[in-house]
Amino acid sequence: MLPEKTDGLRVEHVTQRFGGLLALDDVSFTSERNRITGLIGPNGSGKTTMFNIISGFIKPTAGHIYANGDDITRLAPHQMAAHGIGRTFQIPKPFASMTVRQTIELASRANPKTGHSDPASIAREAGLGDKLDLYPGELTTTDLHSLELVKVLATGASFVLLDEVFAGLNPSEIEHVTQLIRRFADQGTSFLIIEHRMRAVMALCDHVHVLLYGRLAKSGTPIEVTRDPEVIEAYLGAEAIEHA
Ligand SMILES: Nc1ncnc2c1ncn2[C@@H]1O[C@H](COP(=O)(O)OP(=O)(O)OP(=O)(O)O)[C@@H](O)[C@H]1O
Repeated sequence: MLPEKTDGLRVEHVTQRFGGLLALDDVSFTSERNRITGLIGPNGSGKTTMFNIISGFIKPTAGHIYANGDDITRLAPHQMAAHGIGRTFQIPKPFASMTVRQTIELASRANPKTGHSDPASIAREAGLGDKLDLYPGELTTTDLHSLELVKVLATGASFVLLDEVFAGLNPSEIEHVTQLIRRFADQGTSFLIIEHRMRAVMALCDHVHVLLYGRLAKSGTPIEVTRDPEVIEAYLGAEAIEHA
């Protein structure tokens, strides 16, 4: 049966085997448009595998991915952009020999159909307005993370997968990137984020899906999932909740 045509991203009965290992086991969830959705779980629970499937790097053993109702499961990564899907990686990958301006202009040309017509304006919104002519080596850690986000948005992506954007950031840098994501979400960009820091998940996400051992264990608001006994037992631990 075909799923209902829904706005946003829909993961339907996705299973991924790597040889004898069941990395994802019949996982279904939705990530609605104009929302910030979290995908959390312990190491090895299948989060990165799910991101690789959604962004076309891996074809799942079974199941489907739908973007705004279109089946995108078998598309190659470069075809995902036409469906508005963009992705960041855990470690920012700036082009060392290109300025901020050159980087975002290149990203905006990656997909002529969707590319942002005024990429410098996104850079200005992200606080990089006075850094357009700087090279990555001249940027702060926060700027590099902001640039990573701007690069994806310049392609015209309306649905952005963020892979641990807060890794290695201090609290004030986390606050800056959080506000940036919020601002772009308020303007209509949807986000699906993998994040280990529960404090950031609580502050940022409207809705959260929890993977445990490749299985979808719980979906709900951040408060709901952090109160779930199975999630506490297998992932968070009582102490983590007290300090979240
Ligand atoms: N290409 C691969 N070949 C074989 N096994 C893999 C491959 N990719 C992932 N796995 C295995 O699949 C399981 C899920 O891994 P995955 O990286 O998706 O988890 P994760 O939740 O993202 O973990 P982390 O938080 O540590 O990044 C792990 O047991 C991992 O070793």
